[in-house]
Amino acid sequence: MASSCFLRSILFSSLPTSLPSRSDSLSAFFPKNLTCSSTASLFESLSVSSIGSGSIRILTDRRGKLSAVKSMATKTAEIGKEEKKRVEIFDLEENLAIDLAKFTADLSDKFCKERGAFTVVVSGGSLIKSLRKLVESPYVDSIDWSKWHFFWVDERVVPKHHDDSNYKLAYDSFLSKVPIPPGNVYAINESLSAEAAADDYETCLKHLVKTNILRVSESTGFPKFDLMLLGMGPDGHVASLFPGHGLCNESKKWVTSITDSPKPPSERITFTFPVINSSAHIALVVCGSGKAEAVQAALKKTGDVPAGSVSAEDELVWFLDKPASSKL
Ligand SMILES: O=C(O)[C@H](O)[C@@H](O)[C@H](O)[C@H](O)COP(=O)(O)O
Repeated sequence: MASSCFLRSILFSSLPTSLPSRSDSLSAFFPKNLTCSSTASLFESLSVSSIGSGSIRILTDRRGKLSAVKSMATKTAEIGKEEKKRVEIFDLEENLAIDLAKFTADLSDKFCKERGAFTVVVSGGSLIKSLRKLVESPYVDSIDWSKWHFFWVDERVVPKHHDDSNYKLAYDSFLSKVPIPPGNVYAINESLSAEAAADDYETCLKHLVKTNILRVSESTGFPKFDLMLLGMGPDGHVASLFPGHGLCNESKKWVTSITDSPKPPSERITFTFPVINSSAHIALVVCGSGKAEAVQAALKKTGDVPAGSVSAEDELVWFLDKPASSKL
């Protein structure tokens, strides 16, 4: 049985000149193993291996936007494949957005060529604004949008035209600007209850597995999305998995519902941790000093926040701006 979700196409349808100085808190976090590298002499970066098996790089753009995009090739080549987690800290959110676009476009190229499809999941919130460079030149023209399949890691159960809708948020500033086929955009069926909408979305995903659009993780048996682009709340929640909530422990369902979300609106559906953590690649994008404590809790394990449980099968990258990283 094809799900209503699957069948329903979407109808709407500072110019720093020197190496960044380490703050006291950063010194404490990165004690000795700093390696300086100048990538194409356009970026100056500090590469630090200190978070578990992952690494941190602090990137400072010296010549503006173009320089930042050019230097990405070198940067990507420097990253060992065995490193599944890394943290990148950007002086400016603008540079973060540039880097995130290049990161996403590279993965799009890889998966479109390798498997003829690219399965991308987004959250709501400020993440969508950080994707703005993808809908600009050169990516808007170079990406093979026809092979994209677009999903939400969580959605509020409200009409699509409602201001609270994650679909509307993504549509207004992203989907309406790129030619992803409307049939490849998987919105929830918001006419159902939260529980039924979650079941409907899971059925939709199972159908996409059968048709080989969505892969399955060999190690977990859960769907393996090519890329998840996630935000994090100030309390450390990801998707609609909130601190201390029982849904964080869901181990069987792919998609589940919540009717008591601490962040309004209360009724939502959300991917579960087994699905999130079976992703090939995850970008966790966090900006602002209001999230510094949750970033610290997740990365330095000074507290128990859902974001600290995020992992990926191939690569997890934390994209942080400086204020968000200020407690590391
Ligand atoms: O529907 C939602 O509420 C979002 O998907 C949610 O998980 C969001 O990603 C975080 O709350 C971060 O949002 P901000 O970046 O706006 O803080």
